[in-house]
Amino acid sequence: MGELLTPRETARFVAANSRDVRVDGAGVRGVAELLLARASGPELCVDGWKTLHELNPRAADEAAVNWVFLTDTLNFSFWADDAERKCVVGYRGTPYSGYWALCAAVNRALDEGIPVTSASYYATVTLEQVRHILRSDTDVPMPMMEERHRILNETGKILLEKFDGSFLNCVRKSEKSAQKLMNLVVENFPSYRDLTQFEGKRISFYKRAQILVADTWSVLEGKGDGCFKDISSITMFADYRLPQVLVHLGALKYSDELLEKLRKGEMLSYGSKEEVEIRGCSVWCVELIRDCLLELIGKNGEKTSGEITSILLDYFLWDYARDHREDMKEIPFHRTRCIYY
Ligand SMILES: Nc1nc2c(c(CN[C@H]3C=C[C@H](O)[C@@H]3O)cn2[C@@H]2O[C@H](COP(=O)(O)O)[C@@H](O)[C@H]2O)c(=O)[nH]1
Repeated sequence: MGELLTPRETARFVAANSRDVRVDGAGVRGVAELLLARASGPELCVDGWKTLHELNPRAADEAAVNWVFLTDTLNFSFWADDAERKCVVGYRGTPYSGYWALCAAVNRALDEGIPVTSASYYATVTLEQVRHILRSDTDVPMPMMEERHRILNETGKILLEKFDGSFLNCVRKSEKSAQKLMNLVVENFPSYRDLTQFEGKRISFYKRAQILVADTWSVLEGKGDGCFKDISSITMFADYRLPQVLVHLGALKYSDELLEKLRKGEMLSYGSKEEVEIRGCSVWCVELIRDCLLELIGKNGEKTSGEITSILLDYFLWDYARDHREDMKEIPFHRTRCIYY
């Protein structure tokens, strides 16, 4: 079966061998032009992670790093079986759904004096306690509650055994290499092992490991322990929102058969050919958008607030998807129930 492809190599290989999904060159250029107008704005710079998102920690200390580790350990599968009935968490007067419902629930627990971001707590937290911490204001619970409980216990125990209970110790072992940190995470924490096979090759997406590296870089503001020299090697994170927005923006195209399946709400299993093609082509699409944007910036002599990376393009497109939920409702997102994204 050969060596395991990195996420970037995976994306290139899947895009070159995909049947039901393809990257559209004209659409890629259109998205790059959309982003060019914002190249020097707050969205395309590391500060945006805090200034644009009120639930993210303001601090850049060890507690903030452990907040990131806890949320990214649970950062998966928020989509509701019935879109009309979903989990909602109200926090400080604002209702949150999806990924933000998780962040709101974590902050609510901390306000209630529950040390939910401490490994010594979640290593032995019970299922009932997790249900309470992640409780919804509606009668629809956050999906995969049992899996979240199992993963919390597993991850907390490993963090205590191998990193003295703090993810900052794992970060420091990476010696400021994003790739080394990503690999440390997947080697030590089983729930982060987002890898499968495609056309005879062993491929990796590592979506939660990559977003964990990115969010660690962001919460540390790209400084000190978070000053990763190779941060630009991290790709876009292959979730279920980015493909939807890339199709909406015309940079990604689905075959009629696949679109029909998704419209009917058919589930795609993790690691299936169609699901891998959607994830792999999306990652490759953002790599090409970044290349095109950098070319446009070079030509226009546009000012930027820092290096334009796939991480920043991903954050922008993810936020864009949240802000344009209504405009995107004709474009189905793919439904895969798993713990990896
Ligand atoms: N590609 C990518 N996927 C991301 C994120 C985020 C949030 N992260 C940062 C962004 C802003 C904050 O600063 C966070 O730090 C969550 N997700 C994924 O989306 C899905 C949830 O979607 P919805 O059901 O609509 O909430 C689920 O698979 C979740 O894993 C991201 O940024 N990029």
